[in-house]
Amino acid sequence: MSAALTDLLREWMPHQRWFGGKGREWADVTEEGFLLDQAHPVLSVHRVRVTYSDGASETYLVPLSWRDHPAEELSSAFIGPVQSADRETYAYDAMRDRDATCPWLIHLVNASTIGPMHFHPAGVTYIPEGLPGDILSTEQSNTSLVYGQEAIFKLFRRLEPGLNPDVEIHDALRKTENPHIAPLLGHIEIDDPDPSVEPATVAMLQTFVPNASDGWRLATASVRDLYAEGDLHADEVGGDFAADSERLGAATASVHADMAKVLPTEPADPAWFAALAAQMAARLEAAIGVVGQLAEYAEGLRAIYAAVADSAEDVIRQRVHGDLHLGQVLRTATGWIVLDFEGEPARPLAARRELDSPMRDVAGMLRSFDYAARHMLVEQPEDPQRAYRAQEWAERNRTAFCAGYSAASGTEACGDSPLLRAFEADKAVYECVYEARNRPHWLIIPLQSLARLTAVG
Ligand SMILES: Nc1ncnc2c1ncn2[C@@H]1O[C@H](COP(=O)(O)OP(=O)(O)O)[C@@H](O)[C@H]1O
Ligand SMILES: O=P(O)(O)O[C@H]1O[C@H](CO)[C@@H](O[C@H]2O[C@H](CO)[C@@H](O)[C@H](O)[C@H]2O)[C@H](O)[C@H]1O
Repeated sequence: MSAALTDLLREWMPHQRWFGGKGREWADVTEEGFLLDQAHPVLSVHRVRVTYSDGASETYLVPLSWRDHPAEELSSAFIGPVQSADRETYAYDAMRDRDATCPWLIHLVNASTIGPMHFHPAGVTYIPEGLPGDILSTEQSNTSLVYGQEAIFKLFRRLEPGLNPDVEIHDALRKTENPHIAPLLGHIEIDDPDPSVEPATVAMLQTFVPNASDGWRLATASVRDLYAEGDLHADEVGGDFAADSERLGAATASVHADMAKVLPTEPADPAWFAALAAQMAARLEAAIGVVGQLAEYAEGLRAIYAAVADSAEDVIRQRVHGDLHLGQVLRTATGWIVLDFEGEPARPLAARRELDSPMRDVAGMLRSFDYAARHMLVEQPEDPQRAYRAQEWAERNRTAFCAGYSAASGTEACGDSPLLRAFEADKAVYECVYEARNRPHWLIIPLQSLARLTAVG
């Protein structure tokens, strides 16, 4: 079966949204399958190792469901026929096959071990094991299934050794009962074929937050209201977002405080500041290789980073979110929920688990206010009035977020800090690379921010 299956995967995987090796030439592919369920339909999980022609390799997790006859209602999930010793069977993308979604939860409830896969329920939690799961349409580098309005199952497609920070942080936060996170219900790991290598995290199950809107949608609705009334200020039009930004600042501070209680912390020393400045400078050099326009701001950016190397700020390092933005927070009827503690997807897992300043997350959210304010200007011709309004909206919400964060944390969160400025600049450099690769028409947003950041004294 395998030879034919690997041929099929070679055809199918490059077209999947979650596949990170698009455009790279495959030199080799191997797969190893494990049976998760034997009936209605058969469900198997495959560890697929792709080696590229440059010698690099990546390992992906591919769940497949199997039918004896083609299922017309599943045409969008169809992968192809596979010839086994005595017959032909039909392979489907199991994440899009509703009938194949129950075994994940059943195995979590039973704390099963299947081959190298270990299912870990999170303590005494309710797992809605009888419900089928529906794929979330916003599938990106991971694939999520929503079970009723009760639980959300996130499959981490690319396997990396080590506990995924999203699981690690949610697990640690369980004992804090923090109201601003969605509780962890369980997770799945897979042993590496090499016993000296740490297991990889396959998936996590989390409480689903019903009837919520994400922060990006709410913030951009507010900006739209403002643009519709070009001569009114942000506090004079409907849909002002500042009160929510303030609450979001307070929620972020509350999550940070609890992370510092249950996970390691350490005072920052001069060596840390120097290493951070060096990392930021190195990221800039690499980014210039991808986005040539960054060279124009390089001198100003190097000066911003140099100020960090000499910083004597009082910083307690701790675990942080790592990629906080408006798309990662949900507004419920009662407040904000922070999601997805995986960190920046482009960074290696070990780097994403390092202790850091919580100001990295504050900077991430400030960058997001900037994005929300300006993304609609990208489509518009030169419009000084709206550009002025955008600046006003970003500043108003930045001030409100910082006020909420400062009040809840008892610190002066967004004073004149070289560190915060450097985090904002570094995030904007990361965004330039992200936009160049994913949404080139939005590259102008972080580039213009860098022009402003480097223009200040
Ligand atoms: N616990 C949850 N409750 C409700 N919706 C959720 C939950 N977790 C994630 N989502 C929805 O799924 C989207 C993607 O989730 P996220 O954890 O950010 O995955 P990814 O790592 O693929 O970006 C979120 O933007 C949100 O809309
Ligand atoms: O949510 P992900 O972990 O996939 O984060 C990645 O994609 C984000 C885009 O969805 C990207 O965020 C950037 O665009 C946002 C608007 O779409 C904006 O609010 C953020 O401030 C901006 O950084 C994120 O950087 C990337 O890691």
